[in-house]
Amino acid sequence: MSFALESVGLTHADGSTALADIRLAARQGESIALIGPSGAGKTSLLSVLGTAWADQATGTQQLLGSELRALDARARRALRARIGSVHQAPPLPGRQRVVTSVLAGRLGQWPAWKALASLAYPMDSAGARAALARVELEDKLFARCDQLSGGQLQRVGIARVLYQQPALVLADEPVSALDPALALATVKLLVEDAAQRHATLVASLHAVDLALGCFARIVGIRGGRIAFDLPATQVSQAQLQALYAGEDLPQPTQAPQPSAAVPPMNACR
Ligand SMILES: Nc1ncnc2c1ncn2[C@@H]1O[C@H](COP(=O)(O)OP(=O)(O)OP(=O)(O)O)[C@@H](O)[C@H]1O
Repeated sequence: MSFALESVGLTHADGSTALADIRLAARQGESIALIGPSGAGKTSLLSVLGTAWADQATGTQQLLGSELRALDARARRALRARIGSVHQAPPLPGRQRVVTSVLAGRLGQWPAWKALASLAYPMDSAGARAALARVELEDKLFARCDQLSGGQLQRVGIARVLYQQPALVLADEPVSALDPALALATVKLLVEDAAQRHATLVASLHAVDLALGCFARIVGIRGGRIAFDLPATQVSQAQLQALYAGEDLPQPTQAPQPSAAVPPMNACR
């Protein structure tokens, strides 16, 4: 088992409920897409899986073999080093070199002396270059982060998690700043990398066609609750309409299909 959430709820300090009664489990090596309208709770769920709300969330959270609440601070840090996050807008310091940002993926795995030394002088430029090559950014190895476009920054964040090689990858809208072709190639890269390493991948996506085309399992979230949890092949148009009720269904990222409502199931394969 990679993770298991049981009766998980999350209420913020202002009293708003982000998650309620979440029951979700994944085997190690599964790839799951989270879909749902804006404000549904996708980021909150990814944050809970990333241990961000360890003390505020209710219910039980088993992550990579540990009951989160039973872990002391040191054990939580060790657990976090095995979890990799890809952010919609990666929090990379503007003055930092891309190489340093990518190598930061392993800071939690390295001894303190190596992590500190790497901040001053990159300890594994070749490794960072190889990870950047996978997102076609190897020429940006020594660029400063504030010299990159939003889409390039997003791909640096992905290179960082590819370099980290965590057991659990949590990707929050990882391709929102990329053009359709690059978005498809990048989601495919994340899915294939996770499959090859037998890592678990959970990605939130606004692009329903990418979710259905690239992920075997789809979890629909609405109002902080799981609306459905199904193999991609079983998600119906009616379920998608209900999930996004009151909103326009996200438009396909591919060229329009003859019946554009449900995208091709093999977009990624
Ligand atoms: N730090 C916070 N304080 C108070 N409320 C919050 C906080 N973070 C999220 N929320 C609320 O929790 C709910 C779920 O937000 P969340 O960001 O998880 O949704 P989402 O599905 O990721 O949305 P989007 O697709 O727009 O990114 C929303 O109603 C949001 O306003």
